[in-house]
Amino acid sequence: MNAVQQKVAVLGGGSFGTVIANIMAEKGIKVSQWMRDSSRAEEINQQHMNTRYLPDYPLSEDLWATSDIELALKEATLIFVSIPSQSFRSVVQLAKPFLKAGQMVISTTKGIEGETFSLMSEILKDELPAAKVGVLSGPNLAKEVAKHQLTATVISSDDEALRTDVQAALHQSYFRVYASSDMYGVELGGTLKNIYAIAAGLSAALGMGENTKSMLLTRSLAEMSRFAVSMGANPMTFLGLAGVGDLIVTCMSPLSRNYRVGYALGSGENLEEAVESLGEVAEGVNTIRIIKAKADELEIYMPLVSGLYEVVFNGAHVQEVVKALMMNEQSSDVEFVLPREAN
Ligand SMILES: NC(=O)c1ccc[n+]([C@@H]2O[C@H](COP(=O)([O-])OP(=O)(O)OC[C@H]3O[C@@H](n4cnc5c(N)ncnc54)[C@H](O)[C@@H]3O)[C@@H](O)[C@H]2O)c1
Ligand SMILES: O=P(O)(O)OC[C@H](O)CO
Repeated sequence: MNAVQQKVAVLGGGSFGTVIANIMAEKGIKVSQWMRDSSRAEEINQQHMNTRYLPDYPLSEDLWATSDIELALKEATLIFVSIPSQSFRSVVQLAKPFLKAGQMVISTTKGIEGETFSLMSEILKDELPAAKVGVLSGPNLAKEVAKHQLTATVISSDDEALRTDVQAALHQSYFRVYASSDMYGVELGGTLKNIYAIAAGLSAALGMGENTKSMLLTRSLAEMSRFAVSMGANPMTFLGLAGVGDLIVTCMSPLSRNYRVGYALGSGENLEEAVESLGEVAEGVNTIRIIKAKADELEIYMPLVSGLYEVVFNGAHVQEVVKALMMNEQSSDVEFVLPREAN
């Protein structure tokens, strides 16, 4: 089907759901965006604005929003789910009665379900066994996309038709969509980088230098790819937009909510205050806890996650944790070249 003939539904009324829906509405695709708040849907339909999440950005007059999920999903062939990980499964369950076999369902969510250690693609496969599943992830700060800053993302799926349909639906003069078949790696890249963005925000607030930032970013990449490879991902994925690309943007931009939580912690706020003052979802906070538990269980070496966990949840002093990290045993730079055990 030609991209403009598609009917697309986006589930989620937050910043990312809105920009994704808006990209497609701007190019003439019929899009319905579902959100639970009917007054916000009305605001999008009447004022063409989402003032709660994207206050400064006018939206396409062709973007249509509704709080009726059945209506939103009617005749949709492509469905994007842009709901924080903690509510992702419940929203998919709400949508389930209105979905048909063979529909393409794509997660844009960068988090893990704690109780089951499921990534969002796994929840989709679990809840919708007859759907074709994909994951959209990359360096995509919603506010920059809304501003039409030149941006690239990754669509990952085993299903080639899904990849090409999503590329066709989202491609714009300011938005490029690259393809991948390593769904697990792409999804883990987007999820894990949130942890290191908190560490980067914290180190920025403490005035750490450029050498330090570079070390932190590169060792974060080493740690996240080590974890992902242990879970079955392809290490090469971490060289792409969904790996190092997303790590860079999230660790360097104050537009990142995870970075902002880290910055607030480094400025003396406690976790509760930092999350409260943000007022939006910062997936990394829960992800630290979930990954720490999994790394302990599988004995995966993750010193940055362990150190950050101590600072964020156990009130450890950052300087003490940093000192311990620096005094750790010497190690290999790129362990896919020189294995850590061989050093
Ligand atoms: N904002 C970005 O720059 C960006 C970019 C790429 C990916 N993401 C990812 O997209 C996901 C969503 O993020 P966001 O930025 O849109 O979040 P957000 O905080 O801006 O909005 C979350 C939305 O989800 C809705 N929601 C929460 N629980 C719900 C429930 N039970 N039922 C119905 N709606 C519910 C909220 O009402 C809100 O509209 C996150 O996993 C995030 O990591 C965000
Ligand atoms: O605002 P954050 O920290 O959730 O990051 C947003 C996107 O994931 C950046 O790609």
